[in-house]
Amino acid sequence: MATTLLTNIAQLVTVDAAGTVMENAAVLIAEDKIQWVGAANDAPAADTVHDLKGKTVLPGWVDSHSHLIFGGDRAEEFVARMAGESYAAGGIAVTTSATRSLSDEQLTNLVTARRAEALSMGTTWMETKTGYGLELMEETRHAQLGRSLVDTLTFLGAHLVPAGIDADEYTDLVAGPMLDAVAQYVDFVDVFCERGAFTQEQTRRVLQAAQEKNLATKVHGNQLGPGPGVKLAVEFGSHSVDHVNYLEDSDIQALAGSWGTWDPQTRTGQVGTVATCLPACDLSTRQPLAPGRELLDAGVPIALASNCNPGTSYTSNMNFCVATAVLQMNLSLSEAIEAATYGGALALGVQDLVGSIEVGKRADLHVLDAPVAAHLAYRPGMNLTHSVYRAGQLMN
Ligand SMILES: N=CN[C@@H](CCC(=O)O)C(=O)O
Ligand SMILES: [Zn+2]
Repeated sequence: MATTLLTNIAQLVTVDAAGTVMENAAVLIAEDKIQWVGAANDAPAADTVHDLKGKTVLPGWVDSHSHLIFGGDRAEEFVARMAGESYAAGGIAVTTSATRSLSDEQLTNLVTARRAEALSMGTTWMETKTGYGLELMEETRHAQLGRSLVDTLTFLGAHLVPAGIDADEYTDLVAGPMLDAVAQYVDFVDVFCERGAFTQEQTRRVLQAAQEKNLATKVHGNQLGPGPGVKLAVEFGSHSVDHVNYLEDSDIQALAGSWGTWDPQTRTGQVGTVATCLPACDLSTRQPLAPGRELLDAGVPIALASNCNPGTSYTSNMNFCVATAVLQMNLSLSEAIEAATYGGALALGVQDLVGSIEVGKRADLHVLDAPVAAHLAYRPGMNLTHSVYRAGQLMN
């Protein structure tokens, strides 16, 4: 078995359950897995040695929320927003028309380039969603094409009710024939439960249909105002509810309750619903930042994700999301790193495979050109990513 040793790591942030941070550390990779973690002085021999000369190593980012399958951009809408317009779900239709006009090859090339861009900035596991097709053939095309381009794929036929169709009729299409057509390609089913998108009852119908097919679920909820999204996600045992900008105490309690038997010290027990915060989106839509601090204080595991999409968050830079969470959401650096790695993995149900640097996990490693991880927030906006290993392979 081919082995590679990464050594002379000034700071190794493992994101294991104990939050172990080591100085002068080394990591041994065997094929695609982590085989050994410890002090550089005790490191075993390896076929290849990479001397990191005092850099920092973190787990690769797990970006658990993005919408990469799109054509065109919405710079004009963004500029209007910066001049005072508010964000509304209707903008999704602009992207839907731009996307429908692209060939399979054009769309594949765009998604591939976006995935590569994220990888170059440390994202080793990435989720993306359909949701700019909004009719049966087009949603199916996006699901087919997206399947091999990302790590986790989510069906978001319930993103917007297209013009000219009755909302209930469209919901039936999503929960019926559309879901039947995409089910074989996707890992999750998601619904945008919001004013201007899908109501509580319509959301429930789609989640119910997903559950009947044994598909895991997610909800876009409480983004533009208080609403039923969080409680529905908890009720249906969704892996995550995403955005969570407008929460009432009862929403936070419902989320905390879903983690009642989970022990964060050992990471055992039943997983509940992760609250996924999307700080780049909150800045770009001028919404209040999601209350990540309050959620953590209430015992709710959170994820940080990019929400890369052309409407509300045209960035896949997780370093930026982590820096914003520290600077603006009052998370500590280690809380923010955990949310962007292990938290994202929990939100996608892949926490046994990725999200921390532990023996047996996939060797997904993010090397920072910095002596300590604190530089992520201390030097915001700087290009700190030195190199990225995905499944044991050096990617750049
Ligand atoms: N909120 C709903 N969906 C996307 C935005 C989609 C768009 O505006 O194109 C989001 O997660 O922010
Ligand atoms: Zn989204």
